[in-house]
Parts: sequence; C-alpha cells; structure tokens
Amino acid sequence: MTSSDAPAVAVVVAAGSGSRLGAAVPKALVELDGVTLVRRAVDALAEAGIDEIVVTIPEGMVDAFAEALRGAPARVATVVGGRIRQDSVRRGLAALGAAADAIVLVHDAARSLVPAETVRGVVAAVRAGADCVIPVMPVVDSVRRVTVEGNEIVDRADLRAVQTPQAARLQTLRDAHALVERDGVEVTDDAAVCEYAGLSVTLVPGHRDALKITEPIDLVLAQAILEQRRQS
Ligand SMILES: Nc1ccn([C@@H]2O[C@H](COP(=O)(O)OP(=O)(O)OP(=O)(O)O)[C@@H](O)[C@H]2O)c(=O)n1
Ligand SMILES: C[C@](O)(CO)[C@H](O)COP(=O)(O)O
Repeated sequence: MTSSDAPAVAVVVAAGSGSRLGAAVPKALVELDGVTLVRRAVDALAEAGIDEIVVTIPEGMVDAFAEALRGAPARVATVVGGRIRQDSVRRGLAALGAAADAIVLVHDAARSLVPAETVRGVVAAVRAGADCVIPVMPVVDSVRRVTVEGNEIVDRADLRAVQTPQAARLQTLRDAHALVERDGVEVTDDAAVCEYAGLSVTLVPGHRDALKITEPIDLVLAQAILEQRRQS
C-alpha cells in the first residue's frame, strides 16, 4: 500500500575515499568553487524538494562533514558508511526516519551537479507507480566486448550509462538490500539491488551535468559546467 503524497527522502553516499581522484581529503570534501562536493549534492536534492537526507561519511570525519553540511537547506543527519558502496547505502537507509512508503533516492555525492529537474523526474516516475527508477544517458563512444577469442562489436544503441539518484519506496529498497546482503551478492548500484530482488527497473532521462566526479579531469569539467550555469 503506497500513498500518492508520501514524502521523498534521500541517502547521499559520501563515505568513499576517492582513490582515483587522489585528493588529500575524502572525495566528498573536495571543493568545487569553494563548496564541497557533498554540500553541492545535498543542495541539489534540497532544491528538488527533498527535505530529509542521511549522508554516509567515512569513519572519523564527523566534524569535517558537520562543517561542510552546516546550514544546509534540509534536515541532514550523518552516519558512518561501510566497506563498499552498497554497505553504505544499507546503513543510510536504516538511519532514515521516514515512513515505509516514502520515496527514497540514493545519490552519489560524487554526482554533485545533478540538476533539480533530473531529481524531480526520478521522483515523479516512482510516484507514477514504478518499482525502481534510474536516470540514464546514451553511450557516445563505439563499444567492443573483449572475448576469449578476441573482441566483438556491441551495438551502442542498446546501451545506457547509469547515473544517480536512483529511487524506490523506502521499505522496498530496505528489503532488497537485506536480500543482497543475506546472499553475499556484490553490485555497483541500487538498480542491481532491485533487480536481484525481482523488481522492475524503469529508465528516465539523465543529464550530462550529473557526471560522476571520479578522476582529476572531471573536476575541470565540473568547473566548466558551473561557469556555463553562471553565464546562462
Ligand atoms: N564504501 C563506500 C564507497 C563509495 N561510497 C560513495 O559512493 C559514491 C560512488 O563511489 P565512487 O565515485 O566510486 O567513490 P569512491 O569509492 O570514493 O572512489 P574511488 O573508487 O576512486 O576510491 C561516492 O559518492 C562515494 O563516496 C560510499 O558511500 N561508501
Ligand atoms: C552508482 C553509480 O554511480 C551508477 O553509475 C556507479 O555504479 C558507482 O560506481 P563506483 O564504481 O562506485 O564509482
């Protein structure tokens, strides 16, 4: 049973170290134009109307994250994350106080510049009845699969690159994560968790700005996106 006006809440996963970025601080605390990536991610969700957010953080970083999140335009709590992303999501979901039928978004702090319109699109699709919703982008490169014999072409028209926020009803996602943990399955995103639990995954349009800041070059691109926003 789900109510059509159930609130939308979120887990922002920010407990990673950012080894590929190689900064002196955990990636979520890296600044872009003077604002940390985690704060930008929280602000983007708040702009789309999400007002309860649990942020997963690395061990021993409570004060630094409290500083980064001070004055955020939403009710924000932090919880220490786990070994891999899915462990962090599970801990974040457990810390949310919302009702079982609340819509929950799981978002990477590393996708700091997601536009509010993308977030709203994901929420709307869950409200319209989808089990699990993810934003996706077409693949722009030609793609080949490496095989034992050599390699072969893959039709990129069939492929989509997956972004966040990804969303489902809160209890649905908690149950799906419990199943994955029970069976010791490792996945890279919440869509895979939902699919493992037998739920269907619905695709909605993602956005170029929701790139995952992973390597140093991505910070340059993110800076350019901010500049473009200032000029428009
Ligand atoms: N144990 C983990 C691992 C990742 N994350 C979060 O999941 C998101 C996506 O992960 P990624 O961008 O790969 O971040 P890192 O794991 O920090 O990056 P790297 O693999 O380069 O170390 C990030 O916002 C990251 O903080 C998390 O909360 N807990
Ligand atoms: C969740 C995600 O951002 C969707 O593309 C991605 O799977 C995270 O992967 P990572 O290996 O933890 O960066």
